[in-house]
Amino acid sequence: MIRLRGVGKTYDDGTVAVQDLDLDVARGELVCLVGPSGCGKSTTLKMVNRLIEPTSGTIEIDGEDVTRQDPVQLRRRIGYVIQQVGLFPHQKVVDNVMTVPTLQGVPRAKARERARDLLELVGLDPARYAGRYPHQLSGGQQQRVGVARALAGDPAVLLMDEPFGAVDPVVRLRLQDEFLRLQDEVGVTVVLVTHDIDEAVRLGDRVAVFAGGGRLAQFDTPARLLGRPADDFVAEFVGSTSGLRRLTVTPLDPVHVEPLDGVRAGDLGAAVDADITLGEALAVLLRDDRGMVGVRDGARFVGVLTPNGVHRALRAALAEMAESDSP
Ligand SMILES: Nc1ncnc2c1ncn2[C@@H]1O[C@H](COP(=O)(O)OP(=O)(O)OP(=O)(O)O)[C@@H](O)[C@H]1O
Repeated sequence: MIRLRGVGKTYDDGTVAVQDLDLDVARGELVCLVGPSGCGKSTTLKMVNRLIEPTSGTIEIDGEDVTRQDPVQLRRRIGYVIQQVGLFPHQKVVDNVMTVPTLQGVPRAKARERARDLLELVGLDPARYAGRYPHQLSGGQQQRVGVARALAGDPAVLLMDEPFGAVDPVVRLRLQDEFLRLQDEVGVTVVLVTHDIDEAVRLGDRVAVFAGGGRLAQFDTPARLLGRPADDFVAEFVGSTSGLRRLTVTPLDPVHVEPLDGVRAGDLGAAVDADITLGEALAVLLRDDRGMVGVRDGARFVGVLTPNGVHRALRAALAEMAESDSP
């Protein structure tokens, strides 16, 4: 869906923000760009919708070279969400969301209807919020309106620059979850910039780790990034807690579920679904504090998971990864 080849950006003052970047994003994929401050993430994103022109290389969307397209038309086909949200302060929420469809010539009544549907989709009751002005919303609600507005033009591609950066950690987690569900439902292709490696591995189908000067250090699935960092820079960037992060991307393997033999119903406490990640299972284990949780397959208990089971499962996942890597 998006293809960058040999893309570079040197600013007028000689700053090399991005160099020789190749990157492919598949249709419907969510790719996170992550890296330390100033490594060229935002510059890369803005080259895709031509807010910044590359100094070398080519960028294609759906097989078309973006530099051959009218930038204004291009930007109407690409949703763009930024941290500061950028809602029009003197327009009601519904009018903010209607901006692009109206520019595209969609009749107002239809655009309004669509805007209300989108507000619903991002979890804002239109009856309550459509008529408000942006300053009458919380930061998280404004962010949701920003997402609704970006989706209003039915974009094939959604670019997001630190979209959840301005809200507190609890709201951020909720917005991330909601966004994952939404993206699944809408199926839009997303490129999301973040400096937060936890956010990147949580959201990304694949994660591009940038080093300084827009050099792509590794482009991989979260599991491989955490399990097999390509070099010292990536290893350090994903950090000493990468084992813990690994938990959040490793599914529970039934092999590590222990049989119910000898377990009394009263010992079970909370239950988790068999298709959960180890991270989620561990969170329930810690919260419940009984040393084991029941594992359910539908309505049926299939066994129990203990902290030891989680540990074994994590070690097995790492070993499996190492094995699949050897020639
Ligand atoms: N207009 C500009 N003129 C000159 N240099 C610039 C310009 N815009 C950005 N840069 C430089 O280009 C480099 C990459 O900037 P960019 O904003 O792409 O980084 P980033 O990875 O998004 O950083 P952050 O996480 O801090 O937002 C930085 O060194 C920055 O100072």
